[in-house]
Amino acid sequence: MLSVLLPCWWRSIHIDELTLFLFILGIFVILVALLTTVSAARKRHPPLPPGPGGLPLVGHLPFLDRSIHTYFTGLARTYGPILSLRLGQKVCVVVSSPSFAKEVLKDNNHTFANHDVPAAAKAGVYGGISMLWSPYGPEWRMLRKIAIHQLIGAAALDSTYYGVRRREVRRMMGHIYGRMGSPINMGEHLLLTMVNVMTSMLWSSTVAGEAEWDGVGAEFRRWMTEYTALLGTPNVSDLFPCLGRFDLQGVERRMRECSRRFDKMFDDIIDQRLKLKDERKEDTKDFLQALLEMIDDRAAKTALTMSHVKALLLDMIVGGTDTAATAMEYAMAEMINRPEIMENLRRETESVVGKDNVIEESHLHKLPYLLAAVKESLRLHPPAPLLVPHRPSKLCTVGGYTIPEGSRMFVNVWSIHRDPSIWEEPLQFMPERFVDSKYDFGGNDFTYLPFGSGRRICPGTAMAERLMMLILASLLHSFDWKTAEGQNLDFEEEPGIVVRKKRPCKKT
Ligand code: HEM
Repeated sequence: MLSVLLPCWWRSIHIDELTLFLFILGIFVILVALLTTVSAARKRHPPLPPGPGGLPLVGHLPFLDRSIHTYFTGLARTYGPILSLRLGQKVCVVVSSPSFAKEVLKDNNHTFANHDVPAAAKAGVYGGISMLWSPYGPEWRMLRKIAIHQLIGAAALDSTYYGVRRREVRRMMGHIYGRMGSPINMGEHLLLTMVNVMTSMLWSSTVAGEAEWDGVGAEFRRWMTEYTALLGTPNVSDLFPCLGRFDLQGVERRMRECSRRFDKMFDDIIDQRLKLKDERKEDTKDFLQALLEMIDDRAAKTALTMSHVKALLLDMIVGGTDTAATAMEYAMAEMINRPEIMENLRRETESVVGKDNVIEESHLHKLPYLLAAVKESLRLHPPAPLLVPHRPSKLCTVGGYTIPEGSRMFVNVWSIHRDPSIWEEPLQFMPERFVDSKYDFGGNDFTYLPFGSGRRICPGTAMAERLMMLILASLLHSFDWKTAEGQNLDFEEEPGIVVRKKRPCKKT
């Protein structure tokens, strides 16, 4: 019967019907097994998120724009709020909606608790052990706990370093006062003030005394700018790990040189401190002193080493100065472009502080409109628009798509902050939207995340809020501001790990 159904060439081969039946059954079983395996594999591993194709070998790399966060925002319009693209050998995933941001930073918090460490960061002298780049684990927890308890947490800020902040902000005001009527570069003043506040809190001295404001400070700023620029440089070594050892762009070499300068500076400061150790008076306490005592104190049970100490100093300088200075420069530019908002802010500070008095930290909680303006500016201009990219520690799924282990996860906060389905007139600077609002800097609402969310949320939010409020309130209270050219300021961005204003604010 079966042989009737077969072609005649087959029938000419003499095989009995049972063998033929078994043969066909065998093939059928193999096919079913294959199909089941493939569909099970599909079920186990759903596809990657949708995204633009790419060229062999280089993927989407040749099409990428320098301003990555705006480019990703454009791609999301085509491919949706979760998309993937291959850059060289690296799979990158971009999420740009609150619900996917929540899936990454909250629901899969543990899997995404590591940052994706660029080759430039590994090349720096403390690359592997700084808080920013350490993998999630006991060492990272120790560094974060020490920084928050001793330096940048709200309690540490309340109880210490108040005089330092006050002194450095007044110094900046005095310097601006001396230049009244002539244009000043606002960004430089803000950055140097942040650096001076930070270094005073860290090791009780500033990088620039009054006479050296433009000299030493400028050099230190150059190192810092170079350091962060190298961290943000797209690097062949990251995208083609197989080429990593050749350091084709020289990024790692330049990073080693740059971080050696910091290392030498830290060594000098620590040597000096150790020499003075016996002579030091009890009340001269700063972060460095607290760290050195922890190394000495065997009972403290911390595994803190001298390299950790230097890595923490660098974390605080790199994480805490450029970001806050950039945020304030944008806030000032937005306010100057909107004289009616500037006037409301000035009136608020005057009503709380009085015309001839000086702003103190105790006034800050009575300035809700200024806080709303700071929040609004951070909405429009988050200094880290893609956060610091995270890296899943294992294969996982987000939004029903596979996210491979070791891929680079970008959370496009810039795009979420400008989404018209979330924010009314999203491109307008309107502090009112934050007055009496539910939004804070805690990363609990995934529509507003300037400091990130979850385990790796910025540990410096309390310090950033306090200093930005203090500095901006002082600037608004003491001076009338307008642009040097009498025109509106532009907001063009200079891409990098911290997105700065391309053209500095020059104001009179
Ligand atoms: C306006 C000011 C600031 C903004 C917008 C900002 C933003 C951020 C963001 C988005 C992250 C990454 C979060 C993530 O990966 O999900 C971060 C991490 C970090 N920030 Fe800030 N930051 C600011 C100020 C500061 C200050 C003042 C300090 C310290 C003095 C600081 C120290 C750090 C450190 C050490 C990390 C790494 C934390 C970790 O990996 O565990 N930041 N910041």
